[in-house]
Parts: sequence; C-alpha cells; structure tokens
Amino acid sequence: MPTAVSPKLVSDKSTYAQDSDTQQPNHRLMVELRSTAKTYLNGHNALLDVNLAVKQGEFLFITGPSGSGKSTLLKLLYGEELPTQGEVIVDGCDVACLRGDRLSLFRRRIGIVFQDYKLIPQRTVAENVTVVLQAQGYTRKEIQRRLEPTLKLVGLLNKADCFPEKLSGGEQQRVSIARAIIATPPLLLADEPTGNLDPDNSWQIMQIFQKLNSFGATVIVTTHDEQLVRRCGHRVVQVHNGRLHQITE
Ligand SMILES: Nc1ncnc2c1ncn2[C@@H]1O[C@H](COP(=O)(O)OP(=O)(O)OP(=O)(O)O)[C@@H](O)[C@H]1O
Repeated sequence: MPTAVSPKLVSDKSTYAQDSDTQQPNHRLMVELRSTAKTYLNGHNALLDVNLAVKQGEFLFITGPSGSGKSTLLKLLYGEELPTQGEVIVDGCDVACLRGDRLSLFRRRIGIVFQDYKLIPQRTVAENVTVVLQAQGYTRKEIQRRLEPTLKLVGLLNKADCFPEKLSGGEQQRVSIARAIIATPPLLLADEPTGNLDPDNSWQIMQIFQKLNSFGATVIVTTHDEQLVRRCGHRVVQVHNGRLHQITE
C-alpha cells in the first residue's frame, strides 16, 4: 500500500525528502555499476566495462554522441535491459535479480522522463499525471492531495484539464515530469528530456530537475546539449563507443 504523505508534498523540500526516503546519509550510493557490459542479442556491444558510482542526492549528466550507449545505460538502471556482464545496483538492489512484483515495486521508486513525453492523447493533463497512481491503488483522496502541488511545481496548475495536443512541447514535457515525480521517487532518470525543446524550454526543464535535486532526489540526465550541461555545473560523465569517461568530478 502507498504510504501517507503530507499535503504539501513536492512543493516542500522537507516533505519530499521525508516522503521519498532521501534523508539517509548522502555518502550512500544510489547507483553503482561494477564492470558492467551490455551486448544486445544481435551481437552489438552497447556498453563495455562500465564502472560508475552515483551518490544519493547527486545530479549527474551523461553525455555522448548518438549511439554511444547512453539510453542503454539508463535502461539497465530501471531494469528494461539486463547486463550481460557485471552488476547494476540501484537503491541497494541488484537489478538483475528482480522479477515480477519485486521488479514492479522497485520501478515505483524510479521516475522516468523520455524525450518524446509518452503522454496519452485522449487523457487530460491531470489524468496523464495520475494514471499510474490509480493503477497502483492510491486512494482518490491521496491522488488529489498529490496532484495540486505536483502541477504547481512544474507550472501547470492552470492546465490540469487540457489535453496534450493543446500544449506546447515544453508543457508536454512538464506533464511527463509531473507524472514521473508525483509518487516522489528518490531517483529520477531523464533520457534526452530536452531533445525536442528550444533553449528556453530546455532551461525551464533543467530548473525543475535542479529543484527536485535540491529536495533530495538523485537525478541522472542524458543529453547532447553541452551548453545546458555547462550552465548547470553538475558532474558529467561521457559515454563514447560504449565506454564511460569521467569528465568532471
Ligand atoms: N534493442 C537493441 N538491439 C540491438 N542493438 C541496440 C538495441 N538498442 C540499442 N542498440 C544499439 O546500441 C547502441 C547504443 O544505443 P543507445 O540507444 O544506448 O545509444 P544512445 O547513446 O542513447 O543514442 P541516442 O543519443 O541516439 O539516443 C547503438 O549502436 C544502438 O543501435
């Protein structure tokens, strides 16, 4: 059963931290890849001997050219793909060992944002944001209590009843972020979240991620946008031909 949370939810730093279980000491690792490799069934080596440690509460950018393995790395973190060598430890769990209900419960602790938003066209903003909570058995009252502060955080309180086709690309991406964070996950993964957006909208999205990070969430973002990465000033790693290079500490 979902846990009860404060009505202030994500608009309040301490509440996010409390609800998302992010108040443990920040030397704890949220993500650890140990000698991890991924070879797809067609024989393509997408990742080779990757070692990466991300502390709880960190903000990390993953950059690299198209096809270098960035999405594959994120997919390993949420169990969409399994490593062919090495280990993937996320939030204390060896992802490769999770199956069925345990994998589903594990994924509830990860918010995921994609480049192409993945909104349901026939559903309103509010419905898109809450659909997962409904499926997870949250009460109507609890869903309502989470919805307003979440929409407020992404600046969409006045668009709750709109359908996605009436929204700009930046607004649609903010809906997808609201959907990813409404359950206050301690880990947020974003795969090229600004790939379809102009610089102003991209910056707005980054500011939302930075705010969530300041609330205690661990945030990992893949991007091609070097300018955005420099502007944010967080740690950067680069994937090149499946190998990981540390760019900044
Ligand atoms: N399911 C799959 N089967 C076979 N090969 C795959 C599969 N998914 C990805 N690849 C290959 O693995 C490599 C890494 O792909 P990945 O999507 O991780 O790269 P990326 O860095 O995220 O690229 P982009 O920036 O264009 O999204 C690519 O060469 C890709 O063609």
